[in-house]
Amino acid sequence: MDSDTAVQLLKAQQQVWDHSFAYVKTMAVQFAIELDIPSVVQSHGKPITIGELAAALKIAPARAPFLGRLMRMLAHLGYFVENFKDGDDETAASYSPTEMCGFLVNDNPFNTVSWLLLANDPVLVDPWRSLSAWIRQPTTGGAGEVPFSFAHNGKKLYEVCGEDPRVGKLLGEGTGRDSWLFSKALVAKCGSHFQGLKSIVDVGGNTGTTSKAVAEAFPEIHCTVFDLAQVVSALEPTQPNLSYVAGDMFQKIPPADAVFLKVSFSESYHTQSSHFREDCEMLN
Ligand SMILES: C[S@@+](CC[C@H](N)C(=O)[O-])C[C@H]1O[C@@H](n2cnc3c(N)ncnc32)[C@H](O)[C@@H]1O
Repeated sequence: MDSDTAVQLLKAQQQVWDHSFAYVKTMAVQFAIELDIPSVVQSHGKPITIGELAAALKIAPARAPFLGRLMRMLAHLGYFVENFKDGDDETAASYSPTEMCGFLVNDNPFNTVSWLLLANDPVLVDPWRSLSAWIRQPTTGGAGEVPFSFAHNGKKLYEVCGEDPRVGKLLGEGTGRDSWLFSKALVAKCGSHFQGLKSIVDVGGNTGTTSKAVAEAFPEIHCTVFDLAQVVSALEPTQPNLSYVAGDMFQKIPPADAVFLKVSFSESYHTQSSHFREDCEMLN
């Protein structure tokens, strides 16, 4: 093999290794959440050393160097800024939170903790692990039409949520917190879309985080949150121009001047800009 080919192959091999261990990034973030590292770093008020962090997390000093390596990885991923001088011992590094860190702090109304825990939960990972078995099915249609239901005895995501409150809670919290931040941007940036409307129906509106923000910003618009009975039947409206209606969107939706349909996609499905554009879409 000539040297150019060898170098080229080594570069390609590096990509394959990156893909093979892609889960390490996610697991490092999960580790940070489970130990509550983001909250501790954020509330410290100044850069925190590994020794201080280990003490706050009640991790034995003997294990602090391992914590240091994970913190370095989390800094590399963008959750912390690492303050480290060449020649320093690993444990001498200190860490400050970045903007991304705030998304892992439970007290923040827009945190993505539930999403991350759900994304790594067997309930969502199992369908990915059974993709090859799913594609080898000889026929289409039926209970195993999509990988999720194939891996869950024919059940859809929202059926699993109805049966398993833990999964329903993670999904509800995840979408609610995502909507909290989204609704701030929606009201601030897309207000003109709402001009002239007297009513909207928020289809699949979950617990109504987005509709509450719209109802508050536009008191002249009546907002109806429409979702499955298991999600909305126990909810009470918090504003006079807000109501909850239970039903199945594939059967019938309440009439309104405009239908609002917000669906969240991760960047792996769409670019950020198209995410925002599609999220803002109003179906008149
Ligand atoms: C991904 S969540 C999106 C929630 C919210 N629109 C948001 O973006 O934050 C999808 C919502 O659709 C609801 N849903 C699923 N199937 C539905 C159906 N057949 N009819 C009405 N709502 C449904 C779920 O209960 C859930 O609240």
